[in-house]
Amino acid sequence: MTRRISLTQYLIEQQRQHGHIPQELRLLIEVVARACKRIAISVNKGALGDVLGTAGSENVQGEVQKKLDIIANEVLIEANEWGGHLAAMASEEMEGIYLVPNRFPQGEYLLMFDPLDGSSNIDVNVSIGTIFSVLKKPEGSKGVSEDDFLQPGSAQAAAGYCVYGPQTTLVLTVGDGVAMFTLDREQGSFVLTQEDVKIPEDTKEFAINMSNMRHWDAPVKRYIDECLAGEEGPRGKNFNMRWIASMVADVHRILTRGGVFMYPWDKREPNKAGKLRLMYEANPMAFLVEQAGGAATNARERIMDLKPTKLHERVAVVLGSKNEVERVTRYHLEQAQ
Ligand SMILES: O=P(O)(O)OC[C@H]1O[C@](O)(COP(=O)(O)O)[C@@H](O)[C@@H]1O
Ligand SMILES: [Mg+2]
Ligand SMILES: [Mg+2]
Repeated sequence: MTRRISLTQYLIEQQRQHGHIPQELRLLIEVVARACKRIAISVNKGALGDVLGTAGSENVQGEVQKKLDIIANEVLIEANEWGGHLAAMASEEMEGIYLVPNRFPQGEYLLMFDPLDGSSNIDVNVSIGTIFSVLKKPEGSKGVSEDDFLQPGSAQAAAGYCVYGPQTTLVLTVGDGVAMFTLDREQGSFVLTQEDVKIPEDTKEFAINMSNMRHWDAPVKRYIDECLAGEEGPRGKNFNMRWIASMVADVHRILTRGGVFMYPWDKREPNKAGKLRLMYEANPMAFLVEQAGGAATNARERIMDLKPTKLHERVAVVLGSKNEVERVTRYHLEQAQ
């Protein structure tokens, strides 16, 4: 049975007993968790809080911003800027990096986030979330620049997400496995509800937006065709399909019961590597998935080995149950030969 300890207690254990995290990182994660609680309150108010609908603006990627995209971004910035643990932040919703103002103490860490993931699901009351990733500022670098953020995912000090669904659940890794914390609304605290999360190596469930099928590359089509062929096909088993269109919710399902998630490159916009963002979505999710025994590639290479070239870089994503991710990746590599 999982020990019912709070996020704070869990992090203190990680700091004291296992020596995995310095105090600064522990405090930073606690601030992010507090911000997620505030975002959860706004999400739960819905129409009563006037938080639904569009804000009438666009972000740097030309996507229409929802009111909650902006609220969640502001909550994360306000909560984190005065804590003293950070040097700068970067967000899917902001064009450049956000330097911690001089009037606040300066820290060593860099925080990246997708403040509100699954924006298209806000107004229809389907699970959405916040994704975050923590890097250490490179040693010796004076001030902070965008270049300091361009570190591979393997350099992440911590990563996680909070899913706002029927329950509000925070999922975290500091490089020592994956732990899940459920928000106890009466107590106002996140309580450990699962430790040592593991993704089964095999699965019979895939997640992909099937409406893009005609635009897929041949290896993706081959993989999905084989799944759809079921017991009579080469895989010899029937597959189920799920697509929530909130990456947090799809990844949460995979961490809970296995599966493979794919947002591959496709022919709609051939010059874009994919739809999802490397720094705010793919890297933190890849860190979590690998820490749970799964795998994450861009269909050819390990996501966490990729060296980012820009803040808002996009990437193809295949992640989840190890054997399925390896299969999809192998199909792509065979095609390249
Ligand atoms: O609508 P599509 O093309 O299926 O895309 C769904 C994907 O887009 C995303 O919503 C992108 O996230 P944002 O809402 O943060 O832009 C992912 O969470 C999800 O996996
Ligand atoms: Mg997103
Ligand atoms: Mg978003």
